[in-house]
Amino acid sequence: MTESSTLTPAEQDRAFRPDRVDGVAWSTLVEVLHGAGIEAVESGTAPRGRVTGACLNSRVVQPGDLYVALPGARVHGASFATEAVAAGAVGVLTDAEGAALVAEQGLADLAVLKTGTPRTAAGAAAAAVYGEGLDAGPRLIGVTGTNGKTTTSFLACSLLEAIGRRTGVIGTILTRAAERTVPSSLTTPESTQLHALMALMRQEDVDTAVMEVSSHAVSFERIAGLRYAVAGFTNLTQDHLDLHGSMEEYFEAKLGLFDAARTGRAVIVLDGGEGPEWGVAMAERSGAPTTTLALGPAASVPGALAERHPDVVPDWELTALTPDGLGHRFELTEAATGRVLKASVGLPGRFNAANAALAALMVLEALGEETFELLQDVLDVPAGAGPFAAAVPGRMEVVGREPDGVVDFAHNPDGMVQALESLTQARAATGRDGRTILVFGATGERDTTKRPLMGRIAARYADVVIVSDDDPHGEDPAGIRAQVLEGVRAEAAEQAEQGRTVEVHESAPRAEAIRLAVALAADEDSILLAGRGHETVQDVAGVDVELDDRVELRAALVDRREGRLTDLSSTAR
Ligand SMILES: CC(=O)N[C@H]1[C@@H](OP(=O)(O)OP(=O)(O)OC[C@H]2O[C@@H](n3ccc(=O)[nH]c3=O)[C@H](O)[C@@H]2O)O[C@H](CO)[C@@H](O)[C@@H]1O[C@H](C)C(=O)N[C@@H](C)C(=O)N[C@H](CCC(=O)O)C(=O)O
Ligand SMILES: Nc1ncnc2c1ncn2[C@@H]1O[C@H](COP(=O)(O)OP(=O)(O)OP(=O)(O)O)[C@@H](O)[C@H]1O
Repeated sequence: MTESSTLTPAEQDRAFRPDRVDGVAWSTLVEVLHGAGIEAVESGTAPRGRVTGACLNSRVVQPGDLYVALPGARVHGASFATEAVAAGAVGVLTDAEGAALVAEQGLADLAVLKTGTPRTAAGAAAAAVYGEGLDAGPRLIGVTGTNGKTTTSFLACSLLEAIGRRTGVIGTILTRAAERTVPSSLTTPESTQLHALMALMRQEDVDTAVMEVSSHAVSFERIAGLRYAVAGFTNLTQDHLDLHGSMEEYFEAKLGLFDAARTGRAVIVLDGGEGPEWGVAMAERSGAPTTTLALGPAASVPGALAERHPDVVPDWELTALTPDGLGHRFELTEAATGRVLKASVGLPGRFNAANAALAALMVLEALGEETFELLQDVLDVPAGAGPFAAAVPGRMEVVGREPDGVVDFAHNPDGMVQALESLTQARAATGRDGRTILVFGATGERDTTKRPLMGRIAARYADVVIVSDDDPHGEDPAGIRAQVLEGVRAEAAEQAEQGRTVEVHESAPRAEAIRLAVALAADEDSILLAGRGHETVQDVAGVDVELDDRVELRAALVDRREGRLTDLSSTAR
């Protein structure tokens, strides 16, 4: 899920590219592919001009482009060769089926490169068109894992900037080359766009870039032709099984990032997610030199690593995890040397200490030992200060205090548990006896089995549950709420039997639900708005409705302070 961009796909693709591309001659492109061991058979007439761009969507072709025509789930890209040529494509890179489709369109003169590995070839070709080869820079740090990619990459970027680096970032929320920002459309863009971005980063003098690497990106070879200085792994929990089929295949896809040919080093969290199984396996199977990190108290199953894998000795351990404000202080201790990196993170949730620890180690590994003291200097500060105090848009983003108001992207059962528990922990740490007030809803036209499940979690971990809307898409919002409420009410009834009262409301539209949450809150309470994070547009029956949880919450908190929030319970049903 990404913030909707106002740019058309063509404008977006253009925005990824540098201002000027020298490009390559067709013959050089062919040589580069052969040099990379990619078999590519030429046909047609080589274009006279240079190839000055590359893309794999006919709708975004710019004059001078190589059009990479890939087979898809619905259609073969080569079916659009005529459109691509009309838009200015000077040649096509495709597979055998694609070459036949091009021929069928009567484009006999068109320069075609036919290969059995078009996705690998696309990366190598785009690298040649946009750049000066694999090691041209910027230095790349990649982050993969089911949860925490966006947060970890933002924290790593913030740390890099604190030590004077000029950074770039590629991910779900935004894509940035120093000061130039482009809204994201995918977590990891297509390979042709990534190589254009590398050139844009070089143009903007970025020395280190951090990017999120989704499992889709590895499976579809979007990262072909890129080389990482360091690749990091957060955790693996159930997700995306529609693409990967099983957890094992999902794991294998992520493992692809930790190949020695792809990354110089790996930093792997051993006990993130639901236990140490996947992290330990990732470290064992990683082909690159690997640094391991054990979360200990910040793991969602603390102690499980030592219990289940007593033979595994982590290189670094996260220790001394102590609450500080809404965030935490922690230490990273290196087993081999005993040296310690003290740090603090402002984002609530123990899992954010894990994200911060991974970010710190990735930066250390990417920049080298000589940066250790520098990192020590900038990280050893209270949780409200320093590079890890940085807010990550819509990720446990603290919008107000007393009552604490937090906006989070948690949109699956595990994410809800983590986010809700972290607020209870933060109150306990400061000796406050408040309640957790939750506003959430389920997305329409997506996994319906999640709805009652998330409802149950809501009533188990929150004291006041306000069921509202997320993105209903084409579904009836009231129907979605009813399914969520089924779980909430069933769990609330069970909780009541155990003597715990859960207050349940239904309120829509969401902005109204947010005002209700704030109206119900006492100073010592915490409010969590879950599910939408950084998103600013709600899709209701195909209509884009402006809605930013952070803006609504901030406004409601101001109104509360200034006595403008009257009793809103009448708006709730
Ligand atoms: C489900 C999925 O991943 N689909 C990917 C797949 O598309 P597809 O096989 O359906 O493509 P298709 O529609 O059959 O078209 C085949 C080819 O023809 C081209 N085409 C098609 C129509 C046209 O008019 N002109 C044209 O050139 C297409 O660009 C494509 O290359 O192959 C395409 C490239 O070859 C990908 O761009 C596309 O990702 C789409 C955009 C997508 O939304 N993917 C999501 C699920 C994704 O990648 N998400 C992850 C994050 C996941 C997470 O962590 O939450 C991400 O990294 O963003
Ligand atoms: N290390 C972690 N372990 C478990 N849950 C996490 C972790 N980090 C973040 N989360 C939860 O997952 C949500 C998404 O976090 P984040 O955006 O950083 O992850 P992501 O991998 O980029 O996910 P997505 O691809 O869905 O954007 C957060 O809002 C939070 O609730």
